[in-house]
Amino acid sequence: MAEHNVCVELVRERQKCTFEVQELIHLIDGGITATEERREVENVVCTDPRIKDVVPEEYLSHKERYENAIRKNCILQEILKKYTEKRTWDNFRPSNKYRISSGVVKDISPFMLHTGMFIPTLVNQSDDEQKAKWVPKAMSMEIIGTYAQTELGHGSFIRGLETTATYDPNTEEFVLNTPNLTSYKWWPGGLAHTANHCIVVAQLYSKGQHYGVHPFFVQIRDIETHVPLPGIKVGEIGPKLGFQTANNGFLGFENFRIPRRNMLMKNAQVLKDGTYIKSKNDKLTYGTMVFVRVIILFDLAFELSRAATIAVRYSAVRHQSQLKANEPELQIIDYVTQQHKLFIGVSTSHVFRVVGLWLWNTYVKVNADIGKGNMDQLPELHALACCLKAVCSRDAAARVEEFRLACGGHGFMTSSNLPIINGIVSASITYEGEFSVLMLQTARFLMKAWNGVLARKTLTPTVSYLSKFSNSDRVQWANTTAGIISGFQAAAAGKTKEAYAAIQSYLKPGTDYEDAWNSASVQLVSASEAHCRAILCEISWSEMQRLSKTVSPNLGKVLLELAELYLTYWSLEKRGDLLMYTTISTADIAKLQARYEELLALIRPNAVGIVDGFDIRDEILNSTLGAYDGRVYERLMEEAKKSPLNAEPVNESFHKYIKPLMLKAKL
Ligand SMILES: CCCCCCCCCCCCCCCCC/C=C/C(=O)SCCNC(=O)CCNC(=O)[C@H](O)C(C)(C)COP(=O)(O)OP(=O)(O)OC[C@H]1O[C@@H](n2cnc3c(N)ncnc32)[C@H](O)[C@@H]1OP(=O)(O)O
Ligand SMILES: Cc1cc2nc3c(=O)[nH]c(=O)nc-3n(C[C@H](O)[C@H](O)[C@H](O)COP(=O)(O)OP(=O)(O)OC[C@H]3O[C@@H](n4cnc5c(N)ncnc54)[C@H](O)[C@@H]3O)c2cc1C
Repeated sequence: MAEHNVCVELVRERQKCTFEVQELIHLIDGGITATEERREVENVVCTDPRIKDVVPEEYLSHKERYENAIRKNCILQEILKKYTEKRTWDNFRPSNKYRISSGVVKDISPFMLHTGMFIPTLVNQSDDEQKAKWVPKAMSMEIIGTYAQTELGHGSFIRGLETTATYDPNTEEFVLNTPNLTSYKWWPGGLAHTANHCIVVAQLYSKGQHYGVHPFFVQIRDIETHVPLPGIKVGEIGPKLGFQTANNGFLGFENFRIPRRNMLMKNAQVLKDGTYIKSKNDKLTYGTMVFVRVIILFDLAFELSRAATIAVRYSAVRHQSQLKANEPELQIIDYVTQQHKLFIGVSTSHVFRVVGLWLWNTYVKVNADIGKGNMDQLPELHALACCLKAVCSRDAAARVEEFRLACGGHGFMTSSNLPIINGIVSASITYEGEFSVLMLQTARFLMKAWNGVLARKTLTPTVSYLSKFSNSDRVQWANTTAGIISGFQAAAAGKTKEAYAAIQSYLKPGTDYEDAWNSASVQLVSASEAHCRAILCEISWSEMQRLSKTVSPNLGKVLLELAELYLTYWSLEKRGDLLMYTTISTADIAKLQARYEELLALIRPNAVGIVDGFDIRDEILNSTLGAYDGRVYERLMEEAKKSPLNAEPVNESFHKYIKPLMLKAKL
C-alpha cells in the first residue's frame, strides 16, 4: 500500500514493528498464493466503479438499501464467476476469500443464506441424483435459495416446528401447509424478496404416521416473473438491530404441492407408495447447522480482525490528555488501560482462527467417517461445535463492543463501522442455535462423559482430561502456559462434577430427571463454558506454538506473545475458578498480573503491524477511523458532509415547526 499521505503516527508505528508484516499476512491467508489470489479478487471487486456508493448506504431508506445491496451483490456474483469456476463443494475450505462481500455492502448480503446454508444443505442432504439436478443450478445462481427452518412460534426447539408436509400417494406429491400463525416460517435470510427456492424444514406425515422434521426443496416464486406461486404467502419481517440488508422473510403455505422427489433423500426416504425409510441417524437432518456452527468461527475471527484494525489504528492516531504536565498529549494507545481493551481482542481473532481451523479439520474427518457409515464421533463433534459457536460468538460481541468503547465518541458513529460490525456479531449469539440452548447441548455430552468417568471408561479425546482431574480436589498450580491449561481443565472437571452432583441432589423421589436438569442448568452452562475455555486455551496454545515454528523467529515471538496474552488474560478473568479448583495462591495471581502487563508492553510496539497483518483493504474495513492512512479527522468530516441534512443550510422543518413554536412562545 502507498505510504504517501499516511499520518505521521502510523508511519512511526510501522517503523517500530519488529517483524515482517507480509509474513504474517501470508500465514493468515495460508500461503503466498492464497494472499495473491485473495488480493486479486479484492482488487477487481473494490475498484469496480459500480460498487462505489454515492450516498452511504445508511442514509438510504430501508427499501433503497435492500435494492442497492441486491444490485451490488449481483455485480459481485458476476465478477466472482471468473474466480470461482473451479470452486466445488469438494474443494471448499474456509478462507479469507469470502470477506469480499463486506467490500460490497457494509451490512449483510441478501445472498448469504444461498451460499452459507442452501448450497451446503443441497450438497449434504440430497441423494446423488438430486445433487446432480440441483447443485449446479444453485452454484451458478440459476436458482437462488435460502434455509427456512425457524418459525414464528419455534426456533430452538426444532421438534416443535409446525409446518406440515403430508404425502399424497395418489399424485406422488407432498402437500405443504402452515396450520397456524405460529407455524409461519420467520427469519430466513433472503427469503423475503430475493430467493425463488428454499429448503423448508417441515413435519413429515405419510400413511397417517408422523415421522418428525425433514428437509424439502421448494420453489416459492416463478422463475421468470418472480411472482410468489399460488399457495405461497411470502414477505419481509421488518427492520432489526442489524442485518438490515439480509432480507429476512416470512413464509406460509396453503395446500402447496411439491413432487415426492423434492424431499431431500440422502438420509431418509419416502417411497412412491408412501413407505417411510428411516435414516441411519435422525440427527443427520441437523447436519447443515453443524457445518455453519463450525464456519461461524472464521466469520467471528474476521469480524474481530476488522474491529481490531479500526480500534488499534485509531488509538495510535488519537491523542488525548497529558500523562505528565508540560508533555505532549499521549497517543491513547499508550495508556495501559487502552492496551488492556485492545490487545485481548487482537489476540482473540488469532485464537478463533486457529481453533476454527482445528475444528474444521475435525469436522472434515468426522463427516468423512459418517459418509462411511461410522457415526461414533458425531456426538463429540456436535458438543464441540455447540460450545465453541456459543462461547466464541458471545466473546466476539463483547470484544467488538470493547473496541467500540475504546474509540470513545467517534466509535459511536456509524461511519466508524463499529456499530454495524457490532450488529453483525451480536446476531451470531442467537442465530444458528441460541447461546444457552447450545451450551446445554454440550452439557448433555459432559454429563454423559462424567458417567463414563464414574464407570472408569475411556473417554473421547476432547473430554479425556475429565478422568485425569476427577479425583483430586485442588490441582497443583504452576505459573506456566502448561500450568494454565491444566488449571482450566481442572476448573472444567470440577464444574462438571458439581453440575452432575447438583442434578443428583435435585433428583429427590418424585422428581423427574428433566426437572432436576432444569434446576441445575445454571451450573450446567457454567460447566460447558469452563470446558470450552479449556479447549480454546489448549488448542490455541498448541496451534500457535506449532505455527510459530514455521515462521521467522521475530514473527514467531509475536505469535507466542499473543497466545500467552490470551491465556493470561483468561486466567486473571477466571481467577475465582482457579482459586477453587487449583492450588493457585494470591502470590501466583500477582505474578500472572505482572506477566500480563509485561505482555501488553511487549505487544505495544507491534500493535499496528499486527493489525496491518490482517491485511484488510479500506473498502472492506469501511471505517472513517481505521483506514490505512490514519486520516481520521479528515474522513470523519468528509463523511459528515455526505449527510443529506447538510445539503441545505436551513431545513424546511424550521419554517414548518420550529418558527411557529418560537412565535407562539413570544405571545
Ligand atoms: C462451494 C460453495 C459452498 C459455499 C459454502 C460456504 C460459505 C460460507 C459462508 C458461511 C456464512 C455463514 C452463514 C451463516 C448464516 C446464518 C443465518 C442464520 C441461520 C439460522 O439460524 S438457521 C436456524 C438454526 N436453528 C438452530 O440452530 C436451532 C437450534 N436448535 C437445535 O439445534 C436443536 O433443536 C437442539 C440441539 C436444541 C435439540 O434438538 P432436539 O430437541 O430435536 O433434539 P433431541 O432432543 O431430539 O435430541 C437430542 C439428541 O440429539 C443430539 N443432537 C442434537 N442436535 C444434533 C446435531 N446437530 N448433530 C448431532 N447430534 C445432535 C443431542 O446431543 C442429543 O443427543 P443425546 O445423545 O440424546 O444427548
Ligand atoms: C439475524 C438472524 C438471522 C436468522 N436467520 C435465519 C435463517 O436464515 N433461517 C432460519 O431458519 N432461522 C434464522 N434465524 C432464526 C434463529 O435460528 C433463531 O432465532 C434461533 O435459533 C433462536 O431461536 P428462537 O428465536 O426461537 O429463540 P427462543 O428459543 O425462543 O429463545 C428465547 C429464550 O429462551 C431460552 N430457551 C429456549 N429454549 C430453551 C431451553 N431448552 N433451555 C433453556 N433456555 C431455553 C433461550 O436461551 C433464550 O434466552 C435467524 C435469527 C437471527 C437473529
